[in-house]
Amino acid sequence: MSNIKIKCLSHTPLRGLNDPGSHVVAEVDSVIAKARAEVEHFDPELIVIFAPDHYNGLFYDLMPPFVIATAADSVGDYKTLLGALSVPKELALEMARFILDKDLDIAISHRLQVDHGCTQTLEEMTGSLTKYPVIPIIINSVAPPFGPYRRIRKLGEAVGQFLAQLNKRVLILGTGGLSHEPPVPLLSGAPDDIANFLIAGRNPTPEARAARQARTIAAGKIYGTSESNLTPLNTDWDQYFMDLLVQGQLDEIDDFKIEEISKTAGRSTHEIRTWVATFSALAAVKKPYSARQDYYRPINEWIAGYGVLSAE
Ligand SMILES: O=C(O)/C=C/c1cccc(O)c1O
Ligand SMILES: [Fe+2]
Repeated sequence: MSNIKIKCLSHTPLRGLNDPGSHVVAEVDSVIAKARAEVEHFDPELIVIFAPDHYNGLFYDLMPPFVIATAADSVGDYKTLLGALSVPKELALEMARFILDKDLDIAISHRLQVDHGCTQTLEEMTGSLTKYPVIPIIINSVAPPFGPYRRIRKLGEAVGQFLAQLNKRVLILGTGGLSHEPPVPLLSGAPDDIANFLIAGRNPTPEARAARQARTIAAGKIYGTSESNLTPLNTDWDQYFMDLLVQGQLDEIDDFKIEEISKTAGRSTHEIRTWVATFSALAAVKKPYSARQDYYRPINEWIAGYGVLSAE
């Protein structure tokens, strides 16, 4: 039987680019340093990371609800590292077969580009893209329409069942969320140039990437003020959601209403789908699990309801 530990963390590409006050930066730095020390102590033999993509690797020319990578390269957006991740190809393929055998459809990429949604948390928890073997599983959380939350639970459970039989120390990471709405465009109603980007905008020019990043930084400077038309952070919603996970009430998430969450907590809140998958993977092999909330703070400068949960 494997020894499985999990961590879910918000991510934000604005870390180091539009920081809040230094005491908040120091507080988050210390939370991350502690989590990383725990990971190092655990010394995982395998990491599985459930992550979203933000129109860097996956576009509407073919948008899969779930995709497992047998090889992955970081695009190095914002301040993240560029380069290949250490993906164990055969094991990733075996996991994909196992998931398909559980009646779940998952796409397979033999050359996936991943962005800060995957790499920031991997870097924060391990200091590198390559220190440990890692299998990325991307869950569409940013490009509507989305499947229901109960499908995410089933995906997580299948992954947990697969990992349980490996007899390894396995760390599962979930990255993204909580409440937030960065200026990521929507396909519906988009002008032609934006629609073209959302459909097939892979490998943008350095100028296009810089312009995108400048737009996000500008949005961060006014987020949460009356000048911003983006849905603000929602601390009540964030705490409600984290409590459900910590208390093991995963069945209550099955019927989450997608449109309602977008309106209440922001369109990118659906990155919590990665947290749901992570906790469901653990719940499939350990009931009851033991979970704790390590941190929470709403941070407008980072466009992030910023939280950290751990469980085993
Ligand atoms: O995709 C982008 O360019 C920006 C994404 C973003 C911005 C702020 C908070 C986040 O969690 C993001 O993913
Ligand atoms: Fe994100």
